[in-house]
Amino acid sequence: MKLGRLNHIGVATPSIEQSIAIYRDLMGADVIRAPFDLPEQGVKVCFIDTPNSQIELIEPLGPDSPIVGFLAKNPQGGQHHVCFEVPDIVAARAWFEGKGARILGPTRIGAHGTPIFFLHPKDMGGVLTEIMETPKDAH
Ligand SMILES: C[C@@H](C(=O)O)C(=O)SCCNC(=O)CCNC(=O)[C@H](O)C(C)(C)COP(=O)(O)OP(=O)(O)OC[C@H]1O[C@@H](n2cnc3c(N)ncnc32)[C@H](O)[C@@H]1OP(=O)(O)O
Ligand SMILES: [Co+2]
Repeated sequence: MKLGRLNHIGVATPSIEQSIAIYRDLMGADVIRAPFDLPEQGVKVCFIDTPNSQIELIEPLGPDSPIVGFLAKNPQGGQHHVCFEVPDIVAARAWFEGKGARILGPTRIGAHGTPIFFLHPKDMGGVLTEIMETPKDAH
């Protein structure tokens, strides 16, 4: 497999509204998508477009959210994951399984409407890594 495009950087936050204010007022972000709930992933999501990628703000959606533990350790929030695109999610999953990398849970539909899965940070030099199938109409 070949390393693909960086789709987004996930940033966990206790408050999407507060984080939007930072990116808008301090960083000059002008394309801030409307926040939406993603119950399948247990998070509320807001995309902020940059010229070459996106910041994905994620806020817990309920007490069982996968980011509750991270926010307990980092109450202010922080950089949570990076996400790379692949052309074929089934082939990518088989590739990582073949390499012995730990995959966290089943393949699910992510915030861009395409299938995603996560690689354990302990197999990625400490970086939680999301693998995402490229949307059909992208790029
Ligand atoms: C919307 C969607 C999309 O883009 O489409 C998304 O991105 S949803 C994004 C949210 N969804 C996910 O993150 C799903 C996948 N994540 C998970 O399964 C979990 O969050 C884990 C990564 C397994 C962590 O789980 P949990 O916090 O309960 O476990 P834990 O505290 O025991 O952590 C186990 C070890 O991993 C480390 N660890 C935990 N979270 C980490 C992170 N974000 N980056 C790097 N390391 C991390 C901890 O410090 C700990 O290391 P030590 O043992 O050394 O102390
Ligand atoms: Co993500």
